[in-house]
Amino acid sequence: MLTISNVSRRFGDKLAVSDVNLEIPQGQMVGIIGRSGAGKSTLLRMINRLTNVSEGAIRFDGVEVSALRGKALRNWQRDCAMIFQQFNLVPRLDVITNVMLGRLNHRSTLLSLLQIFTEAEQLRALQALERLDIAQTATQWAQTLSGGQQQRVAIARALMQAPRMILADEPIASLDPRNAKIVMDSLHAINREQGLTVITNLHTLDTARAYCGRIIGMAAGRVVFDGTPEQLTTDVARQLYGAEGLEDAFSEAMTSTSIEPARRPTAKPRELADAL
Ligand SMILES: Nc1ncnc2c1ncn2[C@@H]1O[C@H](COP(=O)(O)OP(=O)(O)OP(=O)(O)O)[C@@H](O)[C@H]1O
Repeated sequence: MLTISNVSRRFGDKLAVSDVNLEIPQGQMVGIIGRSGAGKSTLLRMINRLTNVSEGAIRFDGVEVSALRGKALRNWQRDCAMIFQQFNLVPRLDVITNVMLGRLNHRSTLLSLLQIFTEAEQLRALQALERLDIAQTATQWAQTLSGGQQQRVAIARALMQAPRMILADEPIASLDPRNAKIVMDSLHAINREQGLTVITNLHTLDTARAYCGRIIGMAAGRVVFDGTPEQLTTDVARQLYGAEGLEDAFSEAMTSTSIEPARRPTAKPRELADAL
């Protein structure tokens, strides 16, 4: 269980995240939505400690991860693997080495510096690539892959960490709809089959509705919605995106990341937008 208690984060005078309280049981697939600047990235980055909390506490299975230091902190960052919009691969390294770099926190610094990996690690990396259906790219430089393939390599690298949760910060924001669907399908399958908690920031509401059993809506640093896709009414969407932003949030044509839902939402996005 991940527990976020009264967490705030300030940057100077700016309150980026304000008094957030959440409990996320292991195995949930959670989508965090909201306008640009709502505080979504800052919240994710506090969970994996790329950013520290200003107030409050984040606990995982009772351990206060927001207070960890040194090796314990590195172990936590291994346990909650993070995926970014821009993939963050090493462009002139082959794909399989990029994936094996996910083992960094499991091994000695010297072996890592020399990039010496055991046969077991190589096999594990290949299995992770196979799981993402890109084993055929193993010997290519990462920079030669398409964006969608690179994001799948990043997910494979995250899996190499043997994490307990995956945090994804706008993982499909740079992808075309087809690749966005492949990446979201992959995250969904990992969540379902391995029971890993997945918490992902998403730009569009329709993607969150299609893939996430739980949706958290943020506005001006606060959590203003926490519920199922079915509970996310037009009123809530208007509160999150504003009347003028609502069309973009729902529209399949307006953004490159909007993708066909894997299952039908209870009300069609266009019908909700028309109801305004
Ligand atoms: N390192 C920082 N220094 C100063 N201000 C920051 C910093 N990081 C975030 N902020 C501010 O905090 C607020 C929340 O930003 P955050 O990136 O968390 O929002 P977001 O919902 O993820 O937006 P986006 O979808 O654009 O990434 C914004 O006003 C942003 O300018």
